[in-house]
Order: sequence, then C-alpha cells, then structure tokens
Amino acid sequence: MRLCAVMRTFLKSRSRCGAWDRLLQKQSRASICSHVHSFNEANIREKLQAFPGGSIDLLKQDSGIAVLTINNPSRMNALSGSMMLDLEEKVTQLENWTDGKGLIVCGAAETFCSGSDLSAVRAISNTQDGMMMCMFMQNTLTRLLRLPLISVALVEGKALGGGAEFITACDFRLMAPDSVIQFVHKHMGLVPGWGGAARLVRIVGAQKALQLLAGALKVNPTLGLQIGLVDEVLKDLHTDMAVGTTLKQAEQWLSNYVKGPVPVIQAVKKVVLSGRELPLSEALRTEMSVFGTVWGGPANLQALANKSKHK
Ligand SMILES: CCCC(=O)SCCNC(=O)CCNC(=O)[C@H](O)C(C)(C)COP(=O)(O)OP(=O)(O)OC[C@H]1O[C@@H](n2cnc3c(N)ncnc32)[C@H](O)[C@@H]1OP(=O)(O)O
Repeated sequence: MRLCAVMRTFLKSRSRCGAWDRLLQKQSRASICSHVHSFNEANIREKLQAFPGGSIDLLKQDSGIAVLTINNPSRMNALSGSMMLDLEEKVTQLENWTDGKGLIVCGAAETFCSGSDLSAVRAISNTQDGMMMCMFMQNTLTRLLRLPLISVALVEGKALGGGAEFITACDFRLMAPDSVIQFVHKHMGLVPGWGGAARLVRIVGAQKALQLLAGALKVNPTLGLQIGLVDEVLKDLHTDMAVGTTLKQAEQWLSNYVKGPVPVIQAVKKVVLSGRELPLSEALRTEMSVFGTVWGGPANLQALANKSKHK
C-alpha cells in the first residue's frame, strides 16, 4: 500500500475533530507524499525488517502519561530497521489511546539515541533505499509530533544524528546535566532527512539551525537553553539525591502541563499544533472547530457550576 493511502486511512480514522483532521490531511499529502513518487511501503518494510536488533517499548500509565523507550543499549540506542517498524507500530497505538494526555520519549541505559544503525546505513546506501527509509521515518516522526498528546524528549547521554532529529519531533525537550545533542550529519556527509532540519528551523530559527547543522555543534544544556532548543535542565542526581530518577523528574515536569480532563488537554495540543503547522486562516478555522468540541462540554459546565475564580 502506498504511504499516501496509509496517511489518508489514519487521518480518516481519527474524526473526533473533522476540520482539524481534514486540514492536517491536506497538509500531510502535500508535504510528505509529493517528493518520492515510487514509494512502495511493502518494499521498504521488507528492507527495514532485514536489519533487526533492539526494540521500542511503550508503557501507557493510568496517569495518562506514556513512556516510549528507545531500547538498543549495546549500540547506544541506535535505531535498527526493525526498531523503525516498531516505532511506527507504537505511534499507531498512541494515536488510538483515547485516555492519553502526555508522552515522554527517552532512551534505555541513560543515553538517548546515536541515530540510525550504521550497519543498516551501510547496507542501504543507494539513493532510492535511503530516500524510502527517510520517507518512512519522516512520516512516523510527523505522526509522533501530531499526536494529541503533550510530548517531551528526555535527553540523557547522547542524542546524535537521527537521535537529534528525533527530539525535534516532541513538543518539549529536557536535558540531563552532561548530556549532548549533536546533529552530526555533516560529519557523515549527510544532512538531516527525518524532518529534523525543517523542525529545527521552527524551534530555534533559521540562523541558529544553520549554525547547528553547518558546524555540527555539540549542544550542552547551557547552550540548549540559550538557543531555545531545550526547555529545562534536570537536576544532577549525583548531587541531589532527593530528586529521584531523571524519568521521575521528567514526569514531574510534564505533570504541570497535563493536569485536567483528557478532552481539554488534547484540545490544547490540537489548537497549538494547527497554529504551528497551518496558514493563519486555516488555523483560525481549525481553532473554532476544536473550540466547538469543548464549549459546553463536561469540564466547561463543571467550571461554570463551580463559579471558578482564577486569583
Ligand atoms: C538520517 C539519519 C542519520 C544518522 O543518524 S547517521 C548515524 C549518526 N550517528 C553516528 O554516527 C554515531 C556513531 N557513534 C559514535 O559516535 C559513538 O559510538 C558514540 C555514540 C559517541 C558513543 O561513543 P562511546 O561511548 O565511546 O561508545 P562506543 O563508540 O564504544 O559505542 C558502543 C557501541 O555502540 C555502537 N554504536 C554506537 N553508535 C552506533 C550507531 N549509530 N550504529 C551502530 N552502532 C553504534 C558502537 O559501534 C559500539 O559497538 P561495539 O561495542 O564496538 O560492538
């Protein structure tokens, strides 16, 4: 099945906010499907399956916060072909998670992700296969960013190459002390292909993005905060034993933004997403449509009955 058809099926299946879905559907077709005409999904799935190792683990919690773990520690959590397939499957599960509000993306064994598995990169170094893999990952990471969940990447250790691209597909980024984000693509004779450059420009602006990519700069927590790539630096576990694990700190941080009923939190994400991705006139229409899903809804009526004051 061609990817465009997959995107259409996926978007059609999520029709709780018709206008929002239709607009993103239109945008998805234009931005994701237009540049590789001969994309054959079955073909790329078969190719990716030939590079096994590691897993992507998903834990959906009663709190409404899920934890997605990139798990391939013997290769510094490099993404193998089967992990790319696994990631797509987990994103589908999250798209269907009606009780979800937040998502933390992290790596196993105290490091985030060292990018694409270099053994797979070597084996599929022809242009056609490279572009297919790139399109598969662009599609998956775009869907991750568009989840109606508030997402945060928890960076410990290293986020390199595709790992640095991955973190840009989350709404927020947290860094542990001593961690590093580096778009090493230039050193590999590459540029980002998983959508990381396009998203980076939107996060830090074109000037800073150009510096990060052209200089393959090592971004430590201080620089990350300074340029707006990173939203918070976590406390050092070695000097402050009371803070718990980095994952606990990330959950604590995210809990500030996911307090409240599921439909309201998901609606917040949708209006920001449409503002981020759509032209103003379409974003305004979408905002009205999402507004219609919460106006007069249970949380709204409850707040009115409580005569809430916001002192
Ligand atoms: C569009 C996507 C573009 C891309 O993502 S291209 C890939 C970009 N990433 C890279 O080039 C990362 C290369 N690796 C490194 O620089 C270093 O291994 C790294 C991550 C800084 C860690 O350094 P160290 O702490 O010294 O550990 P190490 O080098 O001994 O690594 C431990 C084991 O992990 C392996 N590894 C690390 N990154 C990998 C990768 N991307 N693909 C496949 N294997 C990878 C590494 O080969 C080593 O394995 P082994 O113990 O020698 O069997």
